Amino acid sequence: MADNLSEAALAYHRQPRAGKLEVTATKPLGNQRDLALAYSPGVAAACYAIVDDEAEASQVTTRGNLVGVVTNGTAVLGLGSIGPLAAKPVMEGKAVLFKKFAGIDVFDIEINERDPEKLIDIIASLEPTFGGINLEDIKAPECFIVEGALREKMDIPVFHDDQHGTAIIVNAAIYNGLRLIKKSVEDVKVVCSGAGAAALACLDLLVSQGVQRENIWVTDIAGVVYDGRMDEMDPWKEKYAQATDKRHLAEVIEGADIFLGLSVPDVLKPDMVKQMARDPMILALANPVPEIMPEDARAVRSDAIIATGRSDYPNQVNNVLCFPFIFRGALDVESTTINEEMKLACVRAIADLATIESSEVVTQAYGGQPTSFGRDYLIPRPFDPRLIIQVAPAVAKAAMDSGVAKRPIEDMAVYHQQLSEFVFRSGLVMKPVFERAAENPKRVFFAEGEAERVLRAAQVLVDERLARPVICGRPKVVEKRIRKLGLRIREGEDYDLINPLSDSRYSDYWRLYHSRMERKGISPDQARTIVRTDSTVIGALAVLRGDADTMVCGVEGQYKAHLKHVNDIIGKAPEVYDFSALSLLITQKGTFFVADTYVSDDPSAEEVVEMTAMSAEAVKRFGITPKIALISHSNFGSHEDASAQKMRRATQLLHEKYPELEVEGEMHADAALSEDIRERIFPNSRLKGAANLLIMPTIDAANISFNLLKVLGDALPVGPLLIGAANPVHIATPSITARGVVNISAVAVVDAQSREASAAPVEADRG
Ligand SMILES: NC(=O)C1=CN([C@@H]2O[C@H](COP(=O)(O)OP(=O)(O)OC[C@H]3O[C@@H](n4cnc5c(N)ncnc54)[C@H](OP(=O)(O)O)[C@@H]3O)[C@@H](O)[C@H]2O)C=CC1
Ligand SMILES: CC(=O)C(=O)O
Ligand SMILES: [Mg+2]
Repeated sequence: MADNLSEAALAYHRQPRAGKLEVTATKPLGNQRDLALAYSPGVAAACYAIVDDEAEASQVTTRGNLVGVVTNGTAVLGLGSIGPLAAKPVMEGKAVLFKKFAGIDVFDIEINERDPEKLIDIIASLEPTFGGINLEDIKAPECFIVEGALREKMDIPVFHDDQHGTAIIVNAAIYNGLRLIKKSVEDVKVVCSGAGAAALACLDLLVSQGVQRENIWVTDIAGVVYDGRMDEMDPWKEKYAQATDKRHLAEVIEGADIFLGLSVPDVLKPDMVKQMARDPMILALANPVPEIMPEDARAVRSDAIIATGRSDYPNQVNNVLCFPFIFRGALDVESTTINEEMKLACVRAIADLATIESSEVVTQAYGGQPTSFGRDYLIPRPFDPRLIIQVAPAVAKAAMDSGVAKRPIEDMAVYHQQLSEFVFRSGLVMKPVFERAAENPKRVFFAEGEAERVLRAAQVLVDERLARPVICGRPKVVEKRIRKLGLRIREGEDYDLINPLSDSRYSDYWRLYHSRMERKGISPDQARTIVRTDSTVIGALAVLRGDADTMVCGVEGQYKAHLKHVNDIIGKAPEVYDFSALSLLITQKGTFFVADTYVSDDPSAEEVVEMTAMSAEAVKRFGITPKIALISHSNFGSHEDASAQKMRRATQLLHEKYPELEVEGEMHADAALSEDIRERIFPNSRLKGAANLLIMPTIDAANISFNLLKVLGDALPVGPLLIGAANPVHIATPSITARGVVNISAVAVVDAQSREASAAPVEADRG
């Protein structure tokens, strides 16, 4: 490991506090009553519920989502038998991965015990604590004895990650690799370095997938595993003994199609790689230093497909791709075990995922390098958010079909949705919007159609049938980027293209633009130039003419520059005084809308009223009942300055004009969000519970609080949504992600649907 990486890793573990984990409470414990519920005397009710019915344990405790990561430290990564205490950073690491990738809680348990029988007793006695046991870094052959006995004894999944997690991901990689190089699994010769936990489990699963046992050659610390060998033998490696007089890896490697390394660094030499068959697959998986470094293998064989267990090379074949998701599926059906059917379902789901194009999140996490199925992208990357969505349901279904699920999932579509929500927290709030959009998809014009985020979003919109993208961009550039990103959308079939440099409608467009702008100092020549060069202008004209139903722009450029074009061409809806921008924040504590984050610097009381009423309508489109607070530095009349009076008067006007709205003000932000705080000061509030629509007195207040909440609350933003335009258009901001573009586009589609009747297109030849 490079010294600077070692130093960085130590600093990471030491600061700002020791280790990588903490336990957090999921319920409030703020007062005497909470204490009485959480602990004595109330907790007795939860205890008795379990006494009456043990199944209640997964309902009243964390057990159903709690996995024990258990080790005795005898085979820690490739570091060897460094003992249970030194193994703790790895186990805490596994815990973090379980949580991050699958939302599973973990207690890491490091046990100072090497005797398999004693280890079995200790681990078996932990059954009341856990919903599942992940055995980790226990050396062979003891691990086979320990896992076998625990699977018999325990009524919860017991899974030795180094065996089966590794076997699953290795099998997925080999399956995809053979597909690429067109070799048949029955014919391949496999040479394996290592005859331990990981290696033997991988080989067993490969045999069950069609690799011929006589085509497998195993080597370990004592050389080739052969019939009659006495040194370092055990019944598990005995299965792979060959009748041969060859004794060393160098003697058996010739003609190998696959090298599988699950042993120690540097055992595979370049001279050995030279002797392998055409398109050799080299899986050098020892951690952290592989059996051969990829550059050394590549130097002698340019046709090699190379994988390691590391994250700093392509093709990371590591059990992190498996264990979070196989446990997610198993826990969610309360499976009593993890059986062969579940493992094979996992192999297939992981392998198939690599053949679908990668998501933006994955590309971002891996330095912006796009990944599409091929020699350097055999299997998905660990940060691929689709892993949980695809793998966990496949595992859960296999558990149900094979009869080991105690609590089968009733509605797979709902389960799928829950997993999506875990990944994209926007899912919950966006769900009704997506459903409505899919009922009647509309044509969404994308002004920045060449942007990668827009193209990725277009793929999702097409896949989920939410919209028909109208992409503004140069055809060759758009086509090239679609190919580079590995997307599947096709012009004409899935999306329409408007080429700003050459479109048969150009003359109609610039004339229409000129007709809108001739009294604002724009000459015909200027109109021609602007319509050729400004894609937001083209989009606004397309929406006006009915060539698109709605537009999303602003992925690049300044908000107000886009807004100016929207105002010039589309204009405000009848009787609307001004535009406003409504931003949505999805936080761990709920969904909050904030206005006006981008348009009016200091709206008057009348403008605040208008903005509030229109924002309330927009909130309803999410299936959410607006609960509105007018925010101020003044709390129910505590200040008399102009800003306080403005918000007070706006509240009064809202009560008069919109008595049906649940709105109250002017108040502090904490009073808006907490009924307790509000009640103490103003018990007769028309607003009950927490507000979800926060109307701010100025753009500064709105924009600053929105961005503070976004970062401090680790919140997911959606929007901003443009309120008050005559036709449905929305202006994003440059920080938007591809997922954000999908979200704002779905809102735009629903917006277009609801305005369909009133949005009469202007005649094309007007002007
Ligand atoms: N990428 C991934 O996802 C994973 C990678 N691994 C890696 O695989 C390796 C083995 O892990 P695991 O199976 O759990 O550990 P084990 O201790 O169970 O197995 C280690 C194996 O390596 C063999 N070995 C030791 N020295 C040599 C040598 N010089 N030449 C050939 N073989 C040798 C041992 O031989 P003997 O049997 O004679 O003692 C043993 O068979 C580690 O480097 C680990 O990091 C493991 C799990 C997952
Ligand atoms: C990845 C892993 O589990 C190991 O190397 O042991
Ligand atoms: Mg391990």
